Order: sequence, then structure tokens, then C-alpha cells
Amino acid sequence: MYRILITDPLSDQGIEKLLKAPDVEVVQKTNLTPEQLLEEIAEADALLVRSQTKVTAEVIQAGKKLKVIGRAGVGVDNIDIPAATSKGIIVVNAPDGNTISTAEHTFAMMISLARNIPQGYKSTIQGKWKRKNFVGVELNHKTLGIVGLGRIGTEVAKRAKAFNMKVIAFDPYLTEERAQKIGVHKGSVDDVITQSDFITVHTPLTKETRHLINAEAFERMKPGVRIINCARGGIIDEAALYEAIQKGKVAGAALDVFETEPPGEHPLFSLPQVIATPHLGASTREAQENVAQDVSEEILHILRDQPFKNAVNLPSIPADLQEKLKPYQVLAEKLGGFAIQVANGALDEITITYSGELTEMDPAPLTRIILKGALSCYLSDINYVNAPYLAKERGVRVTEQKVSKSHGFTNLITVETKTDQQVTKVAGTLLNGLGPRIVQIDRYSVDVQPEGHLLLVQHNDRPGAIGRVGTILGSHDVNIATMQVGRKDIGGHAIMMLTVDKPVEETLLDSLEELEEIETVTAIDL
Ligand SMILES: NC(=O)c1ccc[n+]([C@@H]2O[C@H](COP(=O)([O-])OP(=O)(O)OC[C@H]3O[C@@H](n4cnc5c(N)ncnc54)[C@H](O)[C@@H]3O)[C@@H](O)[C@H]2O)c1
Ligand SMILES: O=C(O)CC[C@@H](O)C(=O)O
Repeated sequence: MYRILITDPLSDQGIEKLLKAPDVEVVQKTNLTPEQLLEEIAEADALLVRSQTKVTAEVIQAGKKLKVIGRAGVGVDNIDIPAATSKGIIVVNAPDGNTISTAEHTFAMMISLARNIPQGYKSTIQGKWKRKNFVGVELNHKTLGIVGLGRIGTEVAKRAKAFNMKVIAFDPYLTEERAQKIGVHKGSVDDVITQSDFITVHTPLTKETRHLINAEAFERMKPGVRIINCARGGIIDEAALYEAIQKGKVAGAALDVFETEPPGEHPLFSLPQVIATPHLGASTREAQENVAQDVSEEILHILRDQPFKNAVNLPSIPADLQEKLKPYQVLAEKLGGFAIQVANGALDEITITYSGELTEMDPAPLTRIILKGALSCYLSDINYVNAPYLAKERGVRVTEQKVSKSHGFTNLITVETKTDQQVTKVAGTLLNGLGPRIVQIDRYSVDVQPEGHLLLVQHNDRPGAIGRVGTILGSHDVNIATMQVGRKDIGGHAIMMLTVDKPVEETLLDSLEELEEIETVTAIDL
């Protein structure tokens, strides 16, 4: 039974799938204090939040069983992503479900701002009739500058076109082709800042976007410009905005989000040119149902070990690629485990080479699996999410490459490990109908099923060596299931690769290493 803790208000229809799932217990507790949250999270397999709950490193650390954090919405700035990644916890969001609602809210704010609707409403219901105080401006033929032409920015642009506005957009990923398709002018931040009558921001809050709209930007704007922020507080410098409105440079601002939320008695609210809503962009019945539904499905998929798509801390893999890579998963994980166990010393570097048909696809997901297989020999709590992170944290350099030459195999994965003592190379393939095989250990060709308990014996090729190894195994009651021998020259260095029926004890390894012709013996468990 999976325990899913929900700590912000969510649509009941949206979480219906969770409520009905036979393998899930849903615990809904909103308005928890930080101490209560630490207590509740201890037993949870999944945490589901909106933007209110602050999922700090401390909360993540307290989530002993936590596998996934779901955010019913886009922005994940209330979740400590690096802390989740380092603990191997997947963070999923619902990026599409509230796009339209937020774009519509942005538009509602822009029209309200242009026509002084909130101010006019307030005055009218106070019994006044001050028509000349609330003369507005048309959107028709005005220039709208959009910073961030992602999902919401694009929907805002489309609506602006319907209002006959000229749209200039800046987004580092905007191509000329896409701009033309949407019907916007691709510009620089400077173009947006200097040419717009209305400016709306639709980026996440990042190091680059924090105070992107600041005092210096306000200086360069057209007099009478109007500003809208329905993305994240902090993209606009609120103190600079206050100054710019006071000076008459900015005619007004419509804010749905604030540097601190809730903003309390903010100085901006003393200005009649400022209109505000309490982070309502995504607050529609439809959006809340969509995001809760999307994220609930993702959480169920993750808990049940099924494919999922919107992980924030794991690259998403297109469905067709997932299908192609699926058969290689076992090979990749076993090969990683095998490679690390035959490598002596402290690991410095892993080079993974993909050959044959694997060169025709993006093998990056397999690299994560190989790293997971390798590092789980030393580290607990490792998974596909944190494997690359933990490798990097431990100073292990990981290189991924593709080469066409596959030594006669349809597909081949070679893992070369470099430690402070040696370089070791192992290669594996997926044999049609037969499953994964290890086919190379250093210079030697082998054909080993990477499964169960294995013994790699490095020795000098002398008559009787194989027999003596067999006798010692027998005397320790260890049955040999399969055995292969590889050598390059008669009487030279050779290897034996044995599959045995039970784990090999340290005392047995010592007895084998006492044999004169034996160089090293390595037990491998897969
Ligand atoms: N007010 C609300 O209730 C509400 C609701 C939903 C989303 N949001 C917020 O709206 C924002 C946009 O959401 P979205 O779904 O469109 O996200 P998105 O990821 O689809 O789009 C964001 C865009 O910003 C661009 N960008 C990033 N850094 C940039 C920079 N320095 N300069 C210019 N562009 C930059 C990206 O390339 C991307 O195209 C997010 O911050 C999200 O959290 C707010
Ligand atoms: O949960 C909310 O209503 C806010 C959502 C919004 O800020 C988001 O980033 O998706």
C-alpha cells in the first residue's frame, strides 16, 4: 500500500484516480506547520503539493520512504530540486494543465490594466461616478512585448494577435521559423524593453530572470508603458517598479505574483496604478482538475514502476525511444554491476561505448542505468535519478561515446573503468532470443550470462590449474554451473569465468589465491 500525502488544497475530481486506486492510501492534510510536515512525511511514499507547501531539504531528508514529489502546476520553485535529486527522489510537475487558464488570466489583467476596471469598479460601488478618472487605452495596434515564449507566453501571443496587437517576443530558444509560425516578431530583451506599450513576462524565476525588469530597464522603456507579471514574483524588481510608477514612466502594473507571497501591505498597493490578484493564474476549475489529474497519474506510474513523462529532475524519454531501449535495460544494469566488481581500486573514470544498432538512438538513458548498476555496488539509495549526480559528486568522470565498429555483434556496450590501480574493459551484448551476455573481459572473448554468482579467476595457463580450482570449490561445497577459459598464448596469462550455485565466501577466495598459478580471484554477484 502506497501512502500519498497531499498538503495543499487540490481538486477532488483531479485526485479521483488516487482516491480510487486499490494500492493507495491518500492522506490529505493542509495548513501543516513545518514540524507537522516533518512528522507526516516520514511515512509517505509520495508527496503531492501546489505552490504553498515549502518542500525544503529538511522535509526531503525526513521523507525516509519518499520516492516521488508531485507538483500540481508548473513552477517547482517551492521544492528543493537538488536535495530531491541527491536522494534519488523524482520530482514531477504538470506543465500543460494550467497554461490556458494562466494565459487567460494574463489577458484579463492586461485588459483590466488598460481600462482601469478594478479602479472603476471600486469607485462605482462606493457610489461615485468619476468617468473621466478612468479613461483607458486600447490594445488595438499597440505593441506587446513578451519575455519568455514558452507554453503560456505563446498562448498570450495568440490572443494578442486576435486583439490586433503587434507582438515582439524574446526567448533564448525562439527560432525565426517558430516566431513566424506564431506570428510574432523575434526580438532581443532590449527590443522588448524599448519598443513595447505593454510588457508581460512568462519565464521561470532563475538567476538570469531575477530582476530582469529592473530600474535600468524601466529607464529605457517607452513612457506610459504598462507591465504585467503572471509568472513569478522577483522577475520584476518591485522597488524599481514603485519608483518608475512614481516618476510617471510606467502607467500601471498588473501583478498576480510577488517577491514574497502573501505580500501583505505592500508599498505598491498604495499606488492607484497598480492592480493585483492573489496568485490566481491557475485558479480555475479546469486548470485545477487538469493539473491534479496529470500529476496524480504520474505519481501512480512512478510508484508502480511504469513509464512516466514529466520528471523535472530526469530527462524525459520519447515513447518510441523508451520502446527501443527497453530490451537493453537488464544488459545495461548487469554490465554496470559486472564492470565495477571486476575493477580493483578507487574508481576515477567510466567510459561507455555504444556500438552497432545502439549508435542509431540516444543511449543516454542506458548510461544512467549502467551507472546505477555500477554505483549500487557501493552506495545504497541509488537510482536512475541520482546515479549521474552521485557519480559526479564522487569525482567519477563519465564519458559516453558511439562507434560504428561492433566486432560482429548487432549491438555492443563496452564499459571501460579506470581506477587508481588499473584499466579494465568489459563488453556485453543482447543476443537475439538469448538475452544479455558478457562477451569480452579485457583482451578475452567470453560468453557469460550476467546472472547470479560468478567467479573471475586470472591465472597462468598451466596444466592442472583448472582441476585444482575445481577441487577447492568442491571442498567448500560450491557447485560449478558453467565454466569458460580464455587465453591468448599457450602457457601465458589466462582467465577462467565460472558461474557457481551460491555466494562465494572470503575463505574460499583466500584458498584459491594460495594456489601458485592463480593471480587474482574476484567474486561477482549480479
Ligand atoms: N500565476 C500563476 O498562477 C502561474 C500559473 C502557471 C505558470 N506560472 C508560471 O509561468 C511561468 C511560465 O510557465 P510556462 O508553462 O509557460 O513555462 P515554459 O517552460 O513553457 O516557458 C518558459 C519559457 O521561458 C523561457 N526562458 C527561460 N529563461 C529565459 C530568459 N532568461 N529570458 C527569456 N526567456 C526565458 C524558456 O525558454 C521558456 O520558453 C513559470 O514561471 C510558471 O511557474 C504561473
Ligand atoms: O498552484 C497554483 O495555483 C499556482 C500554480 C502556478 O504558479 C504554477 O507555477 O503552476
